Amino acid sequence: MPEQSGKVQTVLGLIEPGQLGRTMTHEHLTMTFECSHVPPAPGDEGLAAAPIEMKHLHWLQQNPYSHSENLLLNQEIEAVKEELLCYRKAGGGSIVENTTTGITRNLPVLRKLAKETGVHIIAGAGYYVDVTHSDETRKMTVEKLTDIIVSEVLHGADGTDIRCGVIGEIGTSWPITESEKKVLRATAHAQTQLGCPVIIHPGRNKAAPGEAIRILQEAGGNISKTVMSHLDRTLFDQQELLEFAKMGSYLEYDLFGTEMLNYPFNLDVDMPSDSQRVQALAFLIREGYEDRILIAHDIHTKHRLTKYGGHGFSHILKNIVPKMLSRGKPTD
Ligand SMILES: CC(=O)NCCS(=O)(=O)O
Repeated sequence: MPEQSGKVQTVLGLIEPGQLGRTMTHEHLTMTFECSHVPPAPGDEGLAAAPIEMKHLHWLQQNPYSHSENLLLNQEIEAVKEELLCYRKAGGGSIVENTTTGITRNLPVLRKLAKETGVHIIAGAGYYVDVTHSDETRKMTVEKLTDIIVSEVLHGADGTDIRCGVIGEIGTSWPITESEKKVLRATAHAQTQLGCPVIIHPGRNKAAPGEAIRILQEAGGNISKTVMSHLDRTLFDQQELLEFAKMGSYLEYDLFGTEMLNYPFNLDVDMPSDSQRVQALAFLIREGYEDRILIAHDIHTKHRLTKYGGHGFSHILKNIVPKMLSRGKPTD
């Protein structure tokens, strides 16, 4: 891809890497997450159907996936625009928008937000997890899927001329389904043609990140230009984390701001606090992985926007970076 080579492809066109500024590598600005709805606990049906109000915020923070309206981030374009303006004021430059086919990618909205806020937005090509694959997607060959992903980057996606700049987030479940394996192989083939970065959403099991990387590797993917997302809810044991890090992908802690006692998608998971995330990063830095770490908030529901009492897109810049600086270098 000679035109794009060495550049960053945003929804408004190509920029130099030096223009990116501080970048959140895993966010959503508009999407729907109905595919992950969790039925409310008996007795909570009223809360789950009630409008979002201050008095319900704690319940919502603990049960974000049980409130149907909370899963419709696509209804909050104005609030997201305000947030992006604050993000710029806080020193933010760019956002990688990870919404792929299956969770309502909206490229015209991303282009509008980029124009109106000055934040560089990089859109994601490809497909989310199996439950969102259409019958048509399931029937496609790896070659057809590859062509579509390549076209989303080279020509534009969803019937528009707006081009994606990365592949992902590519969704995988646990165990990885046959349809997801095809998409992973197509992702690797598209990456070989394009040379662009890939972002993977792993299933909620400690074996999931390694298995996804193995499939990409076998299909010829460039692991050094691949991001493994959501490690903060997936890999907890330090030795297992180091084993995974050795495979060579970027290591992404992208759920900053999420504090939840019972993680409904895997009740065995103890979702870490932000302090624990910072400690995990300090560990990786001590082990020599400073250049392989990426961080973000992965905002994908309404309640995490400041409009609804959430932490917003500036939480890392305003709160996490000062916390890290107060801890000093891990070797100090
Ligand atoms: C949009 C998305 O996939 N976010 C990740 C949610 S999860 O609970 O960490 O899988």
